[in-house]
Amino acid sequence: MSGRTTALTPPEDAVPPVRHPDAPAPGEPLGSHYDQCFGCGEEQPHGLRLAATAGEGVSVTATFTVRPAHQGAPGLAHGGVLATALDETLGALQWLLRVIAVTGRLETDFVRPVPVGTELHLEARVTGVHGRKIYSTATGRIGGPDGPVAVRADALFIEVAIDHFIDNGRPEEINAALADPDQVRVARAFEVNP
Ligand SMILES: CCCCCCCC/C=C\CCCCCCCC(=O)SCCNC(=O)CCNC(=O)[C@H](O)C(C)(C)COP(=O)(O)OP(=O)(O)OC[C@H]1O[C@@H](n2cnc3c(N)ncnc32)[C@H](O)[C@@H]1OP(=O)(O)O
Repeated sequence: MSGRTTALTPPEDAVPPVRHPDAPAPGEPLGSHYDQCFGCGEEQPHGLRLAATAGEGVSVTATFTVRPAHQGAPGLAHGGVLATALDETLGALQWLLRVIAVTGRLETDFVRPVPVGTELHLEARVTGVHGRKIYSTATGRIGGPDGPVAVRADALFIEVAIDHFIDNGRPEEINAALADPDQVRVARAFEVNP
């Protein structure tokens, strides 16, 4: 046994998240962290093309329109696709903390079915930080920011160094990303010295 807790609420000695002084201003579009990302990449033909915007504090908003390719049941979004949209929105919080992190744990509540054609309005915020562990929560609402909640998630992201991607990714994509000046800029912007 690892002794690892599966709780997704920050422990008592967690600290409140701190918005990085160079974080994008509230209302600023965050853009994609990688053009081939299934969640947000503009060059990914199969992806969700989720577009996120910086919010106040350590929060983001995002929208995602459910297309026919995202169905599970006839006319309804697949649950895994909705979990991806939540995961990607939660991942975008890294722009505000200016750290690189990956999802360690993601717990999703599916509250309402989400029909094809729906514009899903997502909101995510960091609830606490404990060492490398970043606790966060997100909701997805149907039709608008005040629409009915369709999905919810709580997550634990774990801060990693850029080597996490270089050591574990396929050389083809890593080399292509390194050759893309935009991607290198993103990686440098995030660079951490653990
Ligand atoms: C050169 C090219 C340029 C590229 C530029 C790229 C820029 C990229 C920018 C931004 C990327 C954003 C991407 C967003 C996309 C959406 C987010 C995703 O879908 S990410 C993909 C899915 N997730 C994974 O693939 C993780 C796979 N898992 C792992 O790699 C490891 O398990 C990892 C890193 C998560 C942890 O491994 P450890 O060895 O580093 O650390 P340990 O010691 O195991 O954990 C640290 C602490 O966290 C807790 N922890 C870890 N996993 C946990 C879990 N599942 N549940 C509860 N606690 C957990 C542990 O108990 C420990 O806690 P205690 O410090 O002891 O208190």
